[in-house]
Amino acid sequence: MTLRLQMLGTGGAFAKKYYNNNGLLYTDDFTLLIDCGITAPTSLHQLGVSLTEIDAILITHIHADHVGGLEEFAFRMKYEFGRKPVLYISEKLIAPLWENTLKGGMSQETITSLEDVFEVRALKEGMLNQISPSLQIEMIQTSHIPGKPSYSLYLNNEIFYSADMTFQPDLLKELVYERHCRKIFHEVQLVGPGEVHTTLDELLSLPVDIRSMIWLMHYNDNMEDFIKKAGEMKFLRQHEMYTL
Ligand SMILES: O=c1ccn([C@@H]2O[C@@H]3COP(=O)(O)O[C@H]3[C@H]2O)c(=O)[nH]1
Ligand SMILES: [Zn+2]
Ligand SMILES: [Zn+2]
Repeated sequence: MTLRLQMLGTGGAFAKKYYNNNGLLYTDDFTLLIDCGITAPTSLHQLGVSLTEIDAILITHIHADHVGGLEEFAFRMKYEFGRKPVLYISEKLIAPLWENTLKGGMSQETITSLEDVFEVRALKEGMLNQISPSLQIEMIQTSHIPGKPSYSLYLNNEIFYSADMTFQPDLLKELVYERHCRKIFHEVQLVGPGEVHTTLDELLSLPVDIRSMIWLMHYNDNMEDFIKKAGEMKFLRQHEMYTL
């Protein structure tokens, strides 16, 4: 089964040109929105994709560039379409997403929990979660903000989607050399120390066979200045459709 990926945005948290790093993952019969940041509703509007065409949303972690569009998504589904969106989320993030992010804006007499506005499906870590007949996702907890759970995705046992993470070269090597990974979508911080992200310099330290399967995402607005430096690694482009 061929997967396709179309990013609603490819920018870092504060990028303005390329929007938040959120993507539509398509199989022949299923559309999954990976993360739903502040700019996701605008980007979907620009692409002419209706909220009702999205079969489910999956959240990697709780930062506004990944969850900031959920309130609009859920309210519009409820009041415009009378439906609850399906929400795939690690069991560890269910309570924080409601208590710390959505409750303030969404709670009212008829809405008192995440389950009132989403069809919540808890994802377990380190095992295959069947999302649709031809899409399996393993949630891999990776390092991002100390003490704050954040997940990368392993799609159909062959494609790695980092979401936000610090550099974990051993994980990347294990996936490629032991787990048949053939494509990597990796976040990148183009300048400065990584701290909570992975720098371009760190990715450049990987062996060339791994670098040549990397597509860079979650970058700053000055991305064009780094195309040459990135070498074999390619930059993923907002709104383009990629066959994986
Ligand atoms: O300890 C911290 C926590 C956060 N931040 C910034 O806030 C942003 C939140 O979204 P993000 O994870 O895409 O990127 C993060 C960084 O830009 C940081 O630099 N250090
Ligand atoms: Zn982010
Ligand atoms: Zn983040």
